[in-house]
Amino acid sequence: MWLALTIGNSRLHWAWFKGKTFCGAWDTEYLSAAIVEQMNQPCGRGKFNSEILAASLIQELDAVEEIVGDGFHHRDRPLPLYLASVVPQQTAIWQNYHDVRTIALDQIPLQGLYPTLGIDRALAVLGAGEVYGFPALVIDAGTALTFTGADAARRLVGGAILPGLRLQLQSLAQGTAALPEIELAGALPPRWALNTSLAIQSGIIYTVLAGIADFIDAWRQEFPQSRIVLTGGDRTLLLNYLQAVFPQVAAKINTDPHLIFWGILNTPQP
Ligand SMILES: Nc1ncnc2c1ncn2[C@@H]1O[C@H](COP(=O)(O)OP(=O)(O)O)[C@@H](O)[C@H]1O
Ligand SMILES: CC(C)(COP(=O)(O)O)[C@@H](O)C(=O)NCCC(=O)O
Ligand SMILES: [K+]
Repeated sequence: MWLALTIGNSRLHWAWFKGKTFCGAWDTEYLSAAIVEQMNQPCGRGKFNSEILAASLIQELDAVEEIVGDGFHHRDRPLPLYLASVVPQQTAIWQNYHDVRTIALDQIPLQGLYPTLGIDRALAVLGAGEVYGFPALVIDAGTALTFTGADAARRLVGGAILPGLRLQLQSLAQGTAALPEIELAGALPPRWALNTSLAIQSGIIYTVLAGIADFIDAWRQEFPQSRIVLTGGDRTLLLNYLQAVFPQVAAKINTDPHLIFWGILNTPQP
């Protein structure tokens, strides 16, 4: 039994496996160094429940119940934790976990990776290629919105990075005097908005959708048979918008929340 932890710029993404079998996944907020230290102690279900679960740090109780019969331990040994992080401060906290195995770019079986490429992007495009086939284009709608493509020879073709949906909303609110921080409701706004909230929504949604459609179009000109996989916390919201505005584009896209975990499964370690 082992755990995978991927650390994004907004939160933690967890999965647990028995051998090669995926058993479940959940997201949590960042955890403190004190909690990590607590995970090193075999503590028994009661203590774990009261101090960690009851603090609502871990949201998928069903999955976690089975893992934590004896804390984050299995037969007196801490569960191996495969870590992929793009947040150095959080990486540092998790180095104190007793059996942490940090995944680095040189362990990713893809060609042409550049040294500062995010490990999440490398793992996601590896996972997409392994599950759906190469060539593959990953669109990760996370804190940042990223495009990452690899060809049939498993070589990184390249990609692009822009602010994710929430970050675009936050930056407008933080960088202006009059714009409020709003949330996207899920309903498509009118293109020509007549109030501030809808104008922000229109601007962000229609430009992001047009940008995604254009990147997909450009990718498909080079790789007509390529799979395109959408992942990240905003994947469902974005797919719904895409279906409404660019239905032919949306029809070509798969969504999968677990691409990074499929990538971890296909690195040499587990
Ligand atoms: N509980 C949540 N916390 C943070 N972001 C969330 C949450 N639920 C949905 N989201 C959406 O998910 C996006 C972040 O995606 P995610 O893939 O979780 O980020 P990362 O992997 O970069 O930490 C945000 O833009 C936000 O709109
Ligand atoms: C682009 C990212 C910030 C995306 O992070 P996320 O949205 O998953 O939190 C991350 O992959 C990163 O820090 N990349 C390093 C630069 C690069 O990939 O070129
Ligand atoms: K991401």
